[in-house]
Amino acid sequence: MSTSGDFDCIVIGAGVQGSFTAYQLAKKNKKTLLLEQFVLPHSRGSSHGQTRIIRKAYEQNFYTHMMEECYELWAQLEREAGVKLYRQTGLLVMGPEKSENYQNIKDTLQTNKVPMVVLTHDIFSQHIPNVNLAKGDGALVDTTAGVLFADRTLKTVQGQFQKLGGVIRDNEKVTDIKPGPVVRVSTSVGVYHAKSLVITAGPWANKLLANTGLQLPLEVVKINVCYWKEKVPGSYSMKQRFPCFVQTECLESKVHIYGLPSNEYPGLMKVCYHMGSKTDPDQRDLQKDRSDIEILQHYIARCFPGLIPEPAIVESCLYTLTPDHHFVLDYHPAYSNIVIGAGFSGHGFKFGPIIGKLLCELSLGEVPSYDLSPFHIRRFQSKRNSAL
Ligand SMILES: Cc1cc2nc3c(=O)[nH]c(=O)nc-3n(C[C@H](O)[C@H](O)[C@H](O)COP(=O)(O)OP(=O)(O)OC[C@H]3O[C@@H](n4cnc5c(N)ncnc54)[C@H](O)[C@@H]3O)c2cc1C
Ligand SMILES: O=C(O)[C@@H]1CCCCN1
Repeated sequence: MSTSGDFDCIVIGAGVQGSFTAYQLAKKNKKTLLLEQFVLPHSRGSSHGQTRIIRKAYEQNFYTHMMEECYELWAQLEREAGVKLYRQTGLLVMGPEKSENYQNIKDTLQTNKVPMVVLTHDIFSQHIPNVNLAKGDGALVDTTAGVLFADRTLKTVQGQFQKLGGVIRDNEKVTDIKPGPVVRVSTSVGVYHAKSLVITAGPWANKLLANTGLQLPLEVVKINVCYWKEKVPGSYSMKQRFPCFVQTECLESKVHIYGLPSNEYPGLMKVCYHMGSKTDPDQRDLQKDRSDIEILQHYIARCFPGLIPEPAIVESCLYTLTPDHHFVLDYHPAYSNIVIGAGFSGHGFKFGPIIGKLLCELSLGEVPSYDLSPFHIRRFQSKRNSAL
Protein backbone atom coordinates (compact mmCIF):
# COMPACT_ATOMS: atom_id res chain seq x y z
CA MET A 1 0.00 0.00 0.00
CA SER A 2 1.35 3.44 -0.88
CA THR A 3 2.31 5.69 2.03
CA SER A 4 2.00 8.97 0.21
CA GLY A 5 -0.59 10.51 -2.02
CA ASP A 6 -2.67 13.44 -3.13
CA PHE A 7 -6.22 13.92 -1.98
CA ASP A 8 -8.95 16.49 -2.32
CA CYS A 9 -9.32 16.40 1.44
CA ILE A 10 -7.66 14.82 4.46
CA VAL A 11 -9.64 14.37 7.67
CA ILE A 12 -7.65 13.82 10.86
CA GLY A 13 -9.41 11.71 13.51
CA ALA A 14 -11.86 8.87 12.96
CA GLY A 15 -14.19 9.56 15.87
CA VAL A 16 -17.84 10.27 15.19
CA GLN A 17 -17.22 13.75 13.75
CA GLY A 18 -14.30 12.90 11.47
CA SER A 19 -16.03 9.75 10.23
CA PHE A 20 -19.22 11.61 9.29
CA THR A 21 -17.20 14.41 7.66
CA ALA A 22 -15.18 11.97 5.55
CA TYR A 23 -18.41 10.19 4.55
CA GLN A 24 -20.03 13.46 3.44
CA LEU A 25 -16.94 14.41 1.41
CA ALA A 26 -16.88 11.01 -0.29
CA LYS A 27 -20.60 11.40 -1.07
CA LYS A 28 -19.64 14.54 -2.94
CA ASN A 29 -17.10 12.54 -4.94
CA LYS A 30 -14.12 14.08 -3.20
CA LYS A 31 -11.03 11.91 -2.97
CA THR A 32 -10.79 11.69 0.81
CA LEU A 33 -8.33 10.24 3.30
CA LEU A 34 -9.35 9.61 6.92
CA LEU A 35 -6.38 9.28 9.28
CA GLU A 36 -6.59 7.71 12.74
CA GLN A 37 -3.77 7.35 15.24
CA PHE A 38 -5.12 4.14 16.84
CA VAL A 39 -6.13 0.77 15.41
CA LEU A 40 -9.89 0.94 14.78
CA PRO A 41 -12.13 0.44 16.65
CA HIS A 42 -10.64 1.93 19.84
CA SER A 43 -11.84 3.21 23.19
CA ARG A 44 -9.33 5.98 23.96
CA GLY A 45 -11.25 9.05 22.74
CA SER A 46 -14.83 10.28 23.06
CA SER A 47 -16.94 8.27 20.61
CA HIS A 48 -16.64 4.69 21.91
CA GLY A 49 -19.17 2.70 23.93
CA GLN A 50 -22.53 1.26 23.05
CA THR A 51 -24.92 4.14 23.59
CA ARG A 52 -25.52 7.90 23.47
CA ILE A 53 -28.59 10.07 24.02
CA ILE A 54 -30.30 11.76 21.08
CA ARG A 55 -32.77 14.52 21.90
CA LYS A 56 -34.30 17.77 20.80
CA ALA A 57 -34.60 19.01 24.40
CA TYR A 58 -32.03 21.80 24.52
CA GLU A 59 -31.85 25.17 26.19
CA GLN A 60 -30.90 26.86 22.93
CA ASN A 61 -33.13 26.98 19.87
CA PHE A 62 -30.20 26.63 17.48
CA TYR A 63 -29.44 23.09 18.68
CA THR A 64 -33.09 22.06 18.47
CA HIS A 65 -33.25 23.47 14.92
CA MET A 66 -30.21 21.48 13.85
CA MET A 67 -31.68 18.33 15.36
CA GLU A 68 -34.76 18.56 13.13
CA GLU A 69 -32.68 17.79 10.03
CA CYS A 70 -30.26 15.63 11.95
CA TYR A 71 -32.96 13.08 12.81
CA GLU A 72 -33.67 12.76 9.09
CA LEU A 73 -29.98 12.23 8.35
CA TRP A 74 -29.77 9.48 10.98
CA ALA A 75 -32.79 7.75 9.41
CA GLN A 76 -31.28 8.15 5.94
CA LEU A 77 -28.05 6.45 7.06
CA GLU A 78 -30.04 3.64 8.69
CA ARG A 79 -31.88 3.04 5.41
CA GLU A 80 -28.78 3.31 3.27
CA ALA A 81 -26.76 0.84 5.36
CA GLY A 82 -29.66 -1.37 6.44
CA VAL A 83 -28.81 -1.09 10.15
CA LYS A 84 -30.62 0.18 13.21
CA LEU A 85 -28.79 3.05 14.87
CA TYR A 86 -31.57 4.77 16.84
CA ARG A 87 -34.17 3.56 19.27
CA GLN A 88 -36.86 5.89 20.52
CA THR A 89 -37.23 5.83 24.31
CA GLY A 90 -38.06 9.45 25.14
CA LEU A 91 -36.00 11.65 27.46
CA LEU A 92 -37.25 12.48 30.93
CA VAL A 93 -36.05 15.94 31.99
CA MET A 94 -36.25 16.69 35.71
CA GLY A 95 -35.15 19.84 37.50
CA PRO A 96 -36.31 22.58 39.83
CA GLU A 97 -39.55 23.75 38.20
CA LYS A 98 -38.63 27.42 38.48
CA SER A 99 -34.96 27.12 37.53
CA GLU A 100 -33.63 28.78 34.39
CA ASN A 101 -32.25 25.54 32.93
CA TYR A 102 -35.50 23.64 33.28
CA GLN A 103 -37.65 26.50 32.02
CA ASN A 104 -35.35 27.14 29.04
CA ILE A 105 -35.64 23.51 27.94
CA LYS A 106 -39.42 23.60 28.30
CA ASP A 107 -39.62 26.87 26.35
CA THR A 108 -37.42 25.58 23.52
CA LEU A 109 -39.54 22.45 23.17
CA GLN A 110 -42.74 24.51 23.13
CA THR A 111 -41.40 27.15 20.72
CA ASN A 112 -40.27 24.46 18.29
CA LYS A 113 -43.44 22.38 18.69
CA VAL A 114 -41.48 19.31 19.72
CA PRO A 115 -43.82 16.55 20.93
CA MET A 116 -43.57 16.45 24.72
CA VAL A 117 -45.51 15.44 27.79
CA VAL A 118 -45.45 17.36 31.07
CA LEU A 119 -45.70 15.05 34.07
CA THR A 120 -47.16 16.63 37.19
CA HIS A 121 -46.39 15.12 40.60
CA ASP A 122 -49.76 13.35 40.87
CA ILE A 123 -49.32 11.39 37.62
CA PHE A 124 -45.52 11.05 37.60
CA SER A 125 -45.17 7.59 39.15
CA GLN A 126 -47.94 6.20 36.92
CA HIS A 127 -45.76 7.00 33.91
CA ILE A 128 -42.27 6.62 35.39
CA PRO A 129 -42.14 3.86 37.97
CA ASN A 130 -39.14 3.45 40.31
CA VAL A 131 -38.11 7.12 40.22
CA ASN A 132 -38.67 9.64 43.03
CA LEU A 133 -39.37 13.10 41.66
CA ALA A 134 -38.03 15.64 44.15
CA LYS A 135 -40.39 18.15 45.74
CA GLY A 136 -40.31 21.36 43.70
CA ASP A 137 -39.01 19.57 40.60
CA GLY A 138 -40.77 19.74 37.28
CA ALA A 139 -40.75 16.77 34.90
CA LEU A 140 -41.32 16.53 31.18
CA VAL A 141 -40.64 13.98 28.48
CA ASP A 142 -39.19 14.86 25.07
CA THR A 143 -40.86 11.98 23.27
CA THR A 144 -38.68 12.29 20.15
CA ALA A 145 -35.56 11.39 22.15
CA GLY A 146 -33.88 8.05 22.45
CA VAL A 147 -30.70 6.07 22.28
CA LEU A 148 -28.10 5.97 19.51
CA PHE A 149 -25.96 2.86 19.14
CA ALA A 150 -22.55 4.51 19.18
CA ASP A 151 -20.02 1.82 18.30
CA ARG A 152 -22.37 0.53 15.61
CA THR A 153 -22.62 4.06 14.21
CA LEU A 154 -18.87 4.41 13.78
CA LYS A 155 -18.59 1.01 12.13
CA THR A 156 -21.48 1.85 9.81
CA VAL A 157 -20.38 5.31 8.76
CA GLN A 158 -16.76 4.24 8.23
CA GLY A 159 -18.02 1.29 6.17
CA GLN A 160 -20.22 3.53 4.03
CA PHE A 161 -17.29 5.91 3.53
CA GLN A 162 -15.13 3.04 2.27
CA LYS A 163 -17.92 1.79 -0.01
CA LEU A 164 -17.88 5.24 -1.61
CA GLY A 165 -14.16 4.85 -2.32
CA GLY A 166 -12.87 6.67 0.77
CA VAL A 167 -9.54 5.62 2.26
CA ILE A 168 -9.07 4.99 5.98
CA ARG A 169 -5.57 4.64 7.37
CA ASP A 170 -5.65 3.67 11.05
CA ASN A 171 -2.69 3.07 13.34
CA GLU A 172 -1.23 6.16 11.67
CA LYS A 173 -0.64 9.17 13.90
CA VAL A 174 -0.36 12.61 12.34
CA THR A 175 2.93 14.09 13.48
CA ASP A 176 3.08 17.31 11.48
CA ILE A 177 0.95 19.67 9.39
CA LYS A 178 2.43 22.15 6.93
CA PRO A 179 -0.26 24.65 5.91
CA GLY A 180 -0.28 26.13 2.40
CA PRO A 181 -2.43 26.14 -0.75
CA VAL A 182 -1.70 22.42 -0.71
CA VAL A 183 -1.56 21.13 2.86
CA ARG A 184 1.16 18.64 3.70
CA VAL A 185 0.35 16.09 6.40
CA SER A 186 3.08 13.87 7.84
CA THR A 187 2.24 10.73 9.77
CA SER A 188 4.16 8.00 11.56
CA VAL A 189 4.02 6.14 8.22
CA GLY A 190 4.12 8.61 5.33
CA VAL A 191 3.39 12.01 3.85
CA TYR A 192 0.14 13.12 2.18
CA HIS A 193 -1.01 16.23 0.35
CA ALA A 194 -4.49 17.67 0.02
CA LYS A 195 -6.29 20.79 -1.14
CA SER A 196 -8.04 21.01 2.21
CA LEU A 197 -7.72 19.60 5.70
CA VAL A 198 -10.34 18.94 8.38
CA ILE A 199 -9.13 18.52 11.97
CA THR A 200 -11.53 16.50 14.12
CA ALA A 201 -9.08 15.21 16.68
CA GLY A 202 -11.35 15.29 19.75
CA PRO A 203 -9.32 15.59 22.97
CA TRP A 204 -6.10 15.85 20.94
CA ALA A 205 -7.27 18.94 19.01
CA ASN A 206 -4.84 21.35 20.66
CA LYS A 207 -1.90 18.97 20.31
CA LEU A 208 -2.51 18.92 16.54
CA LEU A 209 -3.37 22.59 16.23
CA ALA A 210 -0.02 23.46 17.83
CA ASN A 211 1.45 22.50 14.42
CA THR A 212 -0.56 25.33 12.87
CA GLY A 213 0.20 28.00 15.50
CA LEU A 214 -3.29 27.92 17.04
CA GLN A 215 -4.47 27.02 20.53
CA LEU A 216 -8.15 26.96 21.50
CA PRO A 217 -9.50 27.32 25.06
CA LEU A 218 -10.28 23.60 25.37
CA GLU A 219 -10.25 21.56 28.54
CA VAL A 220 -10.11 17.77 28.43
CA VAL A 221 -11.82 15.98 31.33
CA LYS A 222 -12.18 12.30 32.14
CA ILE A 223 -15.70 11.02 32.68
CA ASN A 224 -16.35 8.05 34.92
CA VAL A 225 -18.95 6.10 32.96
CA CYS A 226 -20.85 4.27 35.70
CA TYR A 227 -23.26 1.37 35.44
CA TRP A 228 -25.56 0.55 38.38
CA LYS A 229 -27.22 -2.78 39.13
CA GLU A 230 -31.00 -3.06 39.06
CA LYS A 231 -32.45 -4.66 42.21
CA VAL A 232 -35.06 -6.26 39.96
CA PRO A 233 -33.37 -7.02 36.62
CA GLY A 234 -35.03 -5.16 33.77
CA SER A 235 -36.90 -2.60 35.87
CA TYR A 236 -35.14 0.32 34.12
CA SER A 237 -34.64 -1.43 30.79
CA MET A 238 -34.96 -0.25 27.23
CA LYS A 239 -37.20 -3.27 26.56
CA GLN A 240 -39.63 -1.99 29.23
CA ARG A 241 -39.47 1.38 27.43
CA PHE A 242 -37.77 3.15 30.32
CA PRO A 243 -36.60 6.55 29.02
CA CYS A 244 -33.22 8.25 29.07
CA PHE A 245 -33.11 11.01 31.67
CA VAL A 246 -31.40 14.28 32.54
CA GLN A 247 -31.60 15.82 36.00
CA THR A 248 -30.61 19.44 35.41
CA GLU A 249 -29.78 20.14 39.05
CA CYS A 250 -30.61 18.58 42.38
CA LEU A 251 -29.87 18.50 46.09
CA GLU A 252 -26.55 16.76 45.50
CA SER A 253 -25.35 18.70 42.48
CA LYS A 254 -25.61 21.82 40.33
CA VAL A 255 -24.13 19.79 37.48
CA HIS A 256 -26.39 17.60 35.34
CA ILE A 257 -26.77 13.93 36.12
CA TYR A 258 -27.97 11.76 33.26
CA GLY A 259 -28.80 8.18 32.49
CA LEU A 260 -29.76 5.68 29.81
CA PRO A 261 -31.99 2.63 30.25
CA SER A 262 -30.32 -0.71 30.85
CA ASN A 263 -29.45 -2.39 27.58
CA GLU A 264 -25.81 -3.07 26.75
CA TYR A 265 -25.05 -4.83 30.03
CA PRO A 266 -28.28 -6.60 31.00
CA GLY A 267 -29.39 -5.62 34.49
CA LEU A 268 -27.18 -2.52 34.59
CA MET A 269 -28.28 1.06 34.03
CA LYS A 270 -25.81 3.76 32.93
CA VAL A 271 -25.97 6.88 35.15
CA CYS A 272 -23.21 9.51 34.92
CA TYR A 273 -22.14 12.90 36.17
CA HIS A 274 -21.82 15.50 33.42
CA MET A 275 -18.34 16.65 34.48
CA GLY A 276 -14.98 15.16 35.32
CA SER A 277 -11.44 16.06 36.26
CA LYS A 278 -8.86 17.55 33.99
CA THR A 279 -6.59 15.12 32.18
CA ASP A 280 -4.10 14.74 29.37
CA PRO A 281 -5.73 12.42 26.80
CA ASP A 282 -2.54 10.36 26.64
CA GLN A 283 -2.54 9.92 30.44
CA ARG A 284 -6.24 9.34 30.95
CA ASP A 285 -5.81 6.32 33.20
CA LEU A 286 -3.64 8.23 35.66
CA GLN A 287 -6.59 10.50 36.48
CA LYS A 288 -8.30 8.59 39.29
CA ASP A 289 -10.66 11.20 40.80
CA ARG A 290 -13.92 9.51 41.84
CA SER A 291 -15.57 12.32 43.80
CA ASP A 292 -18.37 12.41 41.21
CA ILE A 293 -19.22 8.79 42.03
CA GLU A 294 -19.98 9.75 45.63
CA ILE A 295 -22.41 12.41 44.42
CA LEU A 296 -24.05 9.86 42.10
CA GLN A 297 -24.39 7.37 44.96
CA HIS A 298 -26.35 9.87 47.06
CA TYR A 299 -28.53 10.88 44.13
CA ILE A 300 -29.27 7.28 43.14
CA ALA A 301 -30.10 6.24 46.70
CA ARG A 302 -32.60 9.12 46.90
CA CYS A 303 -34.14 9.16 43.40
CA PHE A 304 -33.58 5.71 41.83
CA PRO A 305 -34.56 3.33 44.66
CA GLY A 306 -34.52 0.34 42.30
CA LEU A 307 -30.74 0.60 41.75
CA ILE A 308 -28.01 -0.58 44.12
CA PRO A 309 -26.13 2.67 44.93
CA GLU A 310 -22.69 1.24 44.25
CA PRO A 311 -21.33 1.22 40.67
CA ALA A 312 -20.98 -2.27 39.22
CA ILE A 313 -18.85 -1.14 36.24
CA VAL A 314 -16.84 2.07 35.74
CA GLU A 315 -15.51 2.81 32.26
CA SER A 316 -13.75 5.94 30.95
CA CYS A 317 -14.53 8.46 28.28
CA LEU A 318 -13.24 11.97 27.54
CA TYR A 319 -15.05 15.28 27.13
CA THR A 320 -13.38 18.20 25.34
CA LEU A 321 -14.97 21.29 26.85
CA THR A 322 -15.13 24.84 25.52
CA PRO A 323 -15.76 27.64 28.04
CA ASP A 324 -19.42 28.00 26.96
CA HIS A 325 -19.90 24.30 26.12
CA HIS A 326 -20.81 25.16 22.51
CA PHE A 327 -18.91 23.48 19.68
CA VAL A 328 -16.14 24.86 17.47
CA LEU A 329 -17.08 24.60 13.78
CA ASP A 330 -14.96 27.06 11.86
CA TYR A 331 -12.11 27.81 9.52
CA HIS A 332 -8.62 28.09 10.94
CA PRO A 333 -8.18 31.85 11.49
CA ALA A 334 -4.97 31.91 9.42
CA TYR A 335 -5.67 29.25 6.74
CA SER A 336 -8.93 29.09 4.84
CA ASN A 337 -8.34 25.52 3.63
CA ILE A 338 -8.05 24.16 7.18
CA VAL A 339 -11.36 23.49 8.90
CA ILE A 340 -11.75 22.69 12.61
CA GLY A 341 -14.43 20.66 14.37
CA ALA A 342 -13.67 20.54 18.08
CA GLY A 343 -14.88 21.13 21.63
CA PHE A 344 -18.00 18.97 21.45
CA SER A 345 -18.29 19.37 25.23
CA GLY A 346 -19.93 16.03 26.02
CA HIS A 347 -22.98 16.48 23.81
CA GLY A 348 -21.80 16.19 20.20
CA PHE A 349 -22.57 12.60 19.22
CA LYS A 350 -26.21 13.12 18.25
CA PHE A 351 -25.13 15.92 15.87
CA GLY A 352 -22.63 13.70 14.01
CA PRO A 353 -24.49 13.61 10.67
CA ILE A 354 -25.11 17.36 10.60
CA ILE A 355 -21.61 18.21 11.80
CA GLY A 356 -20.24 16.01 9.02
CA LYS A 357 -22.37 17.91 6.55
CA LEU A 358 -21.33 21.32 7.89
CA LEU A 359 -17.59 20.57 8.05
CA CYS A 360 -17.82 19.19 4.51
CA GLU A 361 -19.54 22.39 3.35
CA LEU A 362 -16.84 24.52 5.00
CA SER A 363 -14.01 22.52 3.50
CA LEU A 364 -15.55 22.85 0.02
CA GLY A 365 -15.96 26.61 0.50
CA GLU A 366 -19.76 26.32 0.35
CA VAL A 367 -22.15 28.47 2.36
CA PRO A 368 -22.95 26.42 5.49
CA SER A 369 -26.56 25.25 5.90
CA TYR A 370 -26.84 26.83 9.36
CA ASP A 371 -25.76 30.04 11.03
CA LEU A 372 -22.46 28.99 12.56
CA SER A 373 -21.89 32.13 14.64
CA PRO A 374 -22.43 30.29 17.98
CA PHE A 375 -19.56 28.02 16.93
CA HIS A 376 -17.05 30.58 15.67
CA ILE A 377 -13.57 30.73 17.17
CA ARG A 378 -13.76 34.50 17.58
CA ARG A 379 -16.48 34.19 20.26
CA PHE A 380 -13.83 33.24 22.78
CA GLN A 381 -13.00 36.90 23.07
CA SER A 382 -16.48 37.55 24.56
CA LYS A 383 -18.54 35.77 27.25
CA ARG A 384 -21.63 33.66 26.59
CA ASN A 385 -24.02 31.37 28.38
CA SER A 386 -23.37 27.67 28.79
CA ALA A 387 -25.11 24.83 26.97
CA LEU A 388 -26.44 21.67 28.53
C1 LIG B 1 -19.27 9.54 28.80
C2 LIG B 1 -19.74 10.32 27.62
C3 LIG B 1 -21.11 10.43 27.40
C4 LIG B 1 -21.58 11.16 26.32
N1 LIG B 1 -22.91 11.21 26.11
C5 LIG B 1 -23.40 11.81 25.00
C6 LIG B 1 -24.75 11.71 24.69
O1 LIG B 1 -25.52 11.09 25.41
N2 LIG B 1 -25.19 12.31 23.55
C7 LIG B 1 -24.36 12.99 22.73
O2 LIG B 1 -24.84 13.53 21.73
N3 LIG B 1 -23.04 13.09 23.00
C8 LIG B 1 -22.55 12.50 24.10
N4 LIG B 1 -21.21 12.54 24.38
C9 LIG B 1 -20.34 13.36 23.55
C10 LIG B 1 -19.87 12.70 22.28
O3 LIG B 1 -19.61 11.34 22.47
C11 LIG B 1 -18.65 13.48 21.78
O4 LIG B 1 -19.02 14.83 21.63
C12 LIG B 1 -18.13 12.94 20.46
O5 LIG B 1 -17.88 11.57 20.55
C13 LIG B 1 -16.85 13.68 20.06
O6 LIG B 1 -16.35 13.09 18.90
P1 LIG B 1 -15.00 13.55 18.21
O7 LIG B 1 -15.00 12.89 16.88
O8 LIG B 1 -14.88 15.02 18.29
O9 LIG B 1 -13.83 12.99 19.15
P2 LIG B 1 -13.15 11.53 19.24
O10 LIG B 1 -14.16 10.47 19.24
O11 LIG B 1 -12.21 11.56 20.39
O12 LIG B 1 -12.35 11.40 17.89
C14 LIG B 1 -11.12 12.03 17.66
C15 LIG B 1 -10.21 11.04 16.98
O13 LIG B 1 -9.04 11.70 16.52
C16 LIG B 1 -7.97 10.80 16.65
N5 LIG B 1 -6.72 11.55 16.67
C17 LIG B 1 -6.34 12.48 17.56
N6 LIG B 1 -5.10 12.94 17.28
C18 LIG B 1 -4.69 12.28 16.19
C19 LIG B 1 -3.50 12.32 15.42
N7 LIG B 1 -2.45 13.08 15.76
N8 LIG B 1 -3.41 11.51 14.33
C20 LIG B 1 -4.44 10.71 13.97
N9 LIG B 1 -5.59 10.63 14.68
C21 LIG B 1 -5.72 11.41 15.78
C22 LIG B 1 -8.28 10.12 17.98
O14 LIG B 1 -7.56 8.93 18.19
C23 LIG B 1 -9.78 9.92 17.90
O15 LIG B 1 -10.12 8.68 17.34
C24 LIG B 1 -20.69 11.82 25.46
C25 LIG B 1 -19.31 11.72 25.67
C26 LIG B 1 -18.84 10.96 26.73
C27 LIG B 1 -17.37 10.87 26.95
O1 LIG C 1 -25.67 14.93 24.97
C1 LIG C 1 -26.50 14.43 25.72
O2 LIG C 1 -27.66 14.30 25.35
C2 LIG C 1 -26.09 14.04 27.12
C3 LIG C 1 -26.94 14.78 28.05
C4 LIG C 1 -26.40 14.93 29.41
C5 LIG C 1 -24.99 15.20 29.42
C6 LIG C 1 -24.20 14.28 28.56
N1 LIG C 1 -24.69 14.30 27.26
